[in-house]
Amino acid sequence: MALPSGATMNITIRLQYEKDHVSFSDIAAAIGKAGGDIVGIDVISSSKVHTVRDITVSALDTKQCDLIIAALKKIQGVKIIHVSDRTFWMHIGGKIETNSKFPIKTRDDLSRVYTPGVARVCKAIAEDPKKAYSLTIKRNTVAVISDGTAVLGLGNIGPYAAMPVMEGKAMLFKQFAGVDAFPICLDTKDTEEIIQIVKAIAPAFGGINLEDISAPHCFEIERRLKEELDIPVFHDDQHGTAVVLLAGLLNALKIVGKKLEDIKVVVTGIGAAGIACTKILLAAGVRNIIGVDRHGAIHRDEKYDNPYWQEYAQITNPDNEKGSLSEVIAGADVFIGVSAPGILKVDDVKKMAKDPIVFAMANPVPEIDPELAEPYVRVMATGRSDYPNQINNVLCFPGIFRGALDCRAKEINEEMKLAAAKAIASVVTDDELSETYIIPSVFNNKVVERVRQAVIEAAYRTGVARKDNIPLGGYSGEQR
Ligand SMILES: NC(=O)C1=CN([C@@H]2O[C@H](COP(=O)(O)OP(=O)(O)OC[C@H]3O[C@@H](n4cnc5c(N)ncnc54)[C@H](O)[C@@H]3O)[C@@H](O)[C@H]2O)C=CC1
Ligand SMILES: CC(=O)C(=O)O
Ligand SMILES: [Mg+2]
Repeated sequence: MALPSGATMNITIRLQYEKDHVSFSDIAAAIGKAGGDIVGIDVISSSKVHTVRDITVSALDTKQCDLIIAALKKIQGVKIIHVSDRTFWMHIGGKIETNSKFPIKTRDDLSRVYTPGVARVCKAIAEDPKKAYSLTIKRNTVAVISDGTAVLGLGNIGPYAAMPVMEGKAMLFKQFAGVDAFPICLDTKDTEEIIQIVKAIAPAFGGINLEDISAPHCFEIERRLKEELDIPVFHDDQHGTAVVLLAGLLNALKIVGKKLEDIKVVVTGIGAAGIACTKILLAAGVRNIIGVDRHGAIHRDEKYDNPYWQEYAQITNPDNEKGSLSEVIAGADVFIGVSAPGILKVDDVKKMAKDPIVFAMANPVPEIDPELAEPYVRVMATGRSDYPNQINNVLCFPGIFRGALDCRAKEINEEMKLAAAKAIASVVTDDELSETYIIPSVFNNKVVERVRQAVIEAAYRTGVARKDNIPLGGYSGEQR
């Protein structure tokens, strides 16, 4: 399979050079030698003596960027004016804002959107709280809630540092499914406090998307909120990930001609995502799954302090295999990584069964570098947008919430998740299916609509939809 270079950063270097002493080819050669790729050049100004250019360079990481800058500084007659990182540039002042649906141009407008007119609307809702769905933002708004304890694979980096991810999730909700989402990062890690805060803010929202809350406290938070709130509560890292993983696996198995019930699966990282991925695979028919965390395989002869691992040992690992990842990976058909960077070695992949499927989904750095794994795997996927086969919960959460909000589901249940997984898988037709195309792109506009439809059907079938009439029509990208 062909893979792109894996470059992850673009920087723009504004530099001035003396025309008599330096040629652009000297600059290009220095950048190339330091491992950078020039992807854009703008001439900013030019005089008889100097020229100033913005050179946009793609590089693997910050270390390589430093090497490129150092190489340019060494050329006599070149002056670096400044270097900007386009990713940071996009984050200045945050990534989202609030917009009003109407301008307030006159006193009359003011008296209707605000006092005194608004009071009549408030009273109508006070008399019938269900009217919050028709007269407030509730029906189209989701809270994206994190405590910053498991942000991507960066770990417990706290609520301030979690905000850029939550703002990003809010953008994805809006762009892909027209759902208005608010990022809310809580400065507490206390399970009970988080539950009480989320319950207290719930009136404004039609759904709660929990994000990047670490295991095991994420399980209790989700369980209690599901019990105590009447709107869908969905921990994206558990269920969004599990749904997309199942979609990818259903299609990958078609390529290798294997069945769910016959495969051996090794999952690393038995936290939020790992436990949910395991459970959806068991529900879909997989029989042999072995979970591996930092201390090795989870098995029945060990007594775990973590009650979720205690339960995990009972429902997985039918042959009670013990040992490290390198040991239990032998003969596995599928590797699923939701753990930490670089923990799967090429030698481990070589021990897998014929036609290995490797889903290295840790973000931002996968369990194995796809370029290292490439020669030894049949199907490779990561959670990243810069490689083929992106298995990322962004394929699920916009559509699943779109469907749940549209039929006013009181919860997102197992049937709705399985329906979403099959809907995502179905977007890739048998003609299109290949080793590098097992899962549709996030930008494929069929994804959200298929997921929405499937979720709505499953919600009515299982009696959790609260709208009397099935919402007709499709999601067209228009704001609701
Ligand atoms: N591609 C996708 O859509 C998604 C990817 N992820 C990624 O999965 C990873 C885990 O996320 P969560 O489950 O939310 O976190 P979590 O904190 O709930 O669980 C992480 C688990 O991985 C284990 N772990 C850490 N280092 C390990 C190692 N060297 N070997 C084996 N296990 C190890 C931890 O002990 C913990 O049990 C992160 O990298 C995250 O970015 C998570 C959700 C979605
Ligand atoms: C994709 C995602 O939600 C994560 O890596 O945490
Ligand atoms: Mg996440």
